[in-house]
Amino acid sequence: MILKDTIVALATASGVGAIAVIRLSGPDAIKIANDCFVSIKENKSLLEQKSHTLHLGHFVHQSRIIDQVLVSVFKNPHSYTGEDTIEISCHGSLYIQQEIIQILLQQGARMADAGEFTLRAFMNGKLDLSQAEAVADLISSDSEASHQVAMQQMRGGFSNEIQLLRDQLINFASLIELELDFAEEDVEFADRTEFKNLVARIQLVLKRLIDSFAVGNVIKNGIPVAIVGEPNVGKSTLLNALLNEERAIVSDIAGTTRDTIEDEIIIDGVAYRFIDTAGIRETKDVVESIGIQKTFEKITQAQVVIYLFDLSDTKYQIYSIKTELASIKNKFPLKQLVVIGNKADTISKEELEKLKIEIPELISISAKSKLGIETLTNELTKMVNIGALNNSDTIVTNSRHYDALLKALNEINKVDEAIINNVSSDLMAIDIRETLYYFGLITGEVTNDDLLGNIFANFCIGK
Ligand SMILES: Nc1nc2c(c(=O)[nH]1)N(C=O)[C@@H](CNc1ccc(C(=O)N[C@@H](CCC(=O)O)C(=O)O)cc1)CN2
Ligand SMILES: Nc1nc2c(ncn2[C@@H]2O[C@H](COP(=O)(O)OP(=O)(O)OP(=O)(O)O)[C@@H](O)[C@H]2O)c(=O)[nH]1
Ligand SMILES: [K+]
Ligand SMILES: [Mg+2]
Repeated sequence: MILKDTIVALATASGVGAIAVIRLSGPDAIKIANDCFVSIKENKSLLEQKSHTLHLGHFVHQSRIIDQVLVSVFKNPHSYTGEDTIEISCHGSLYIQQEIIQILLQQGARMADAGEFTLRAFMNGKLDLSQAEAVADLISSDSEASHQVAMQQMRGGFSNEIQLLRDQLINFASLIELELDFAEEDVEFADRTEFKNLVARIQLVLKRLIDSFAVGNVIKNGIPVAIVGEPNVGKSTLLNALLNEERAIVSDIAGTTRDTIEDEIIIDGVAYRFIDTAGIRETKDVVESIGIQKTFEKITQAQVVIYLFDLSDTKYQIYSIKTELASIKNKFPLKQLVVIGNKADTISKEELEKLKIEIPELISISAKSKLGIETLTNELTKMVNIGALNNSDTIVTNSRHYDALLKALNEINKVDEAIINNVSSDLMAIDIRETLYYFGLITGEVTNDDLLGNIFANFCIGK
């Protein structure tokens, strides 16, 4: 890939703000900026400035002053992209931002593609692929946990772990490949015991990383929690209470919620996605029954199911609640289930105590008066216990990495078998190379334009 052109983009959020930052990167960045820059101090050329310096002046085009600006100079290779980079901090008017970008385009820059600054940083060896991907995760992180995992990955925790294994394995691969050159002499350059230990270590690390994806997924995407139960038990009221806003329509008409409603909140640093569903009952209403169908789909996708019933419902019997709970557990054995009796404001303490003997896991709340909500959220925190996230823990959050790790494990397992069965070096070498290939996919040592295109297309413009 040739990186000869100079790219430009707005680095800050599009819209009006106090200050906006426009970034230029590429061989002509400094010259292009200098052509539009008139320093406050006389005769100061940006071309002659040191890297990491800041300059006050006017952005001028054809003797028209567009704005007073601050310009930062970064000289290659000492910049985020590794190229010459200019940042122009202007006033945050939409007009000014657009004018400056238009003028820079006229002066020979080209509009950057999504993620192109980070792509260049990757191409110039400023960060590896998994670190570049973490930049996108960091920008979209919305909870303490997702922030921490992205930060750890961006700082290279994951890459270092993979890189270390890769280097050790390459070492053995070359020894084993050397044996091929001496095939007739039946020599072993690679100590088989040592090699077996390394393979075992790689298997262990890969398994741990693969297992961490379950947690990683939860951290990145939030934990889906479906709120289910019969019509009118107060599911939508509970959703509103959890979100602390009137998100869903509440009414005393059974069958109010037809389509599922979802929203996210952070509890103790972890994101939860609550899903309010249509109440489950027999119905002839076509729209309602589609909603109920959707409820079952949502239960399938959820990690936690909150089963809600109405404590005030005189017709309910402990027996029927227990039957329904048993049926949910039977249908969805892997889901974590929280049993909630709602409308606790309508029954006496004595009645409630009696009920709790029958259903020991019962949590009673009043969604309408927002009582007991914290007991519920505490229960969720206990359930999903993603453990105290350790700063140094590597957690895989990216399905591309997960995929590559699974394939690497599969290959290294073959190497393991080959050692056990005393398979010839040439065959073993093939499996080792395959393992190395999948390691390389993660860090970006092995790559292709399609892969890069896919990854960076998901970035925002200006990153
Ligand atoms: N204004 C601004 N803020 C920003 C960025 C940026 O590009 N511009 N970043 C972009 O995402 C992040 C910071 N990342 C950066 C990473 C490296 C370098 C850099 O200049 N590195 C040089 C020299 C370091 C030094 O000597 O101090 C280098 O790597 O050689 C700059 C920003 C977040 N904040
Ligand atoms: N007394 C009392 N009433 C409640 C409580 N929670 C909800 N309600 C009432 O119960 C009725 C039904 O509430 P919704 O939240 O619409 O119930 P739902 O389960 O979403 O109902 P559908 O969407 O129709 O399945 C409304 O009139 C609410 O005001 C509560 O804690 N106490
Ligand atoms: K209702
Ligand atoms: Mg509802």
